[in-house]
Amino acid sequence: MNTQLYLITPPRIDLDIFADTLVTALDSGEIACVQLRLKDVDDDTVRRACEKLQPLVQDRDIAFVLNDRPDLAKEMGCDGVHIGQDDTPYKKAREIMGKDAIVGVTCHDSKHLAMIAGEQGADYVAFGAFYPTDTKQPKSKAEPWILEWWTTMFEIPCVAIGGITTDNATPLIEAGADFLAVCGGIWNHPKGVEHAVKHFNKLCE
Ligand SMILES: Cc1ncc(COP(=O)(O)OP(=O)(O)O)c(N)n1
Ligand SMILES: Cc1nc(C(=O)O)sc1CCOP(=O)(O)O
Ligand SMILES: [Mg+2]
Repeated sequence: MNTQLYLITPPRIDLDIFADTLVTALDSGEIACVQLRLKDVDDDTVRRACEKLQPLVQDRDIAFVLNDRPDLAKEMGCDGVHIGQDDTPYKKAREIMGKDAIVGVTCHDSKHLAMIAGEQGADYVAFGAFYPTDTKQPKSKAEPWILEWWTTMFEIPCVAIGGITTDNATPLIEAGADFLAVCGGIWNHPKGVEHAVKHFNKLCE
């Protein structure tokens, strides 16, 4: 399977404007997953964003994953949740989401964390940050070899994240990333989101 594109929303959005931008991205090429990642907003803001964005994504047969909050992900009918090492523990998140939902886990640059997540039943493990990013202050710096190591050893998909752009994605694709999780590299692409999606798709061919 080729590397697939996993979109991460900006941490703050104007919902109506972003919904249009998201549709443009979704209709520009192949996208496997969209993660709603809003930061420092209240629960109703997350609910409203789910109500508006989730149908746009799911109607196109693309997975809609919520960051951080298995409780809200379950309530809103999301396809999955992404949890970090300081979020709801995996076991609890799985209990809330049920066995068929996607539960992805941040593993930073750690083989150990990834093996634990894999053993626990994570649907994917995420490594990062591969490159400098303005989206957040990453806790770790990952190198492409960890993707190569993971894919050689395990069947569970791995996600590469952190500062990924059309200019720097190739080493991660070559190292075997199953997914590239991208925020700024899509929404802030100088030539626009349509060009960005098409270019990422081309790199992943
Ligand atoms: C696909 C993916 N990978 C990693 C993260 C980071 O999660 P976390 O470490 O919990 O940090 P925040 O995103 O919550 O700031 C992610 N969201 N998605
Ligand atoms: C949300 C997130 N998690 C990271 C990690 O290293 O775990 S890096 C990151 C930011 C992703 O946004 P961008 O594509 O703009 O860098
Ligand atoms: Mg988190």
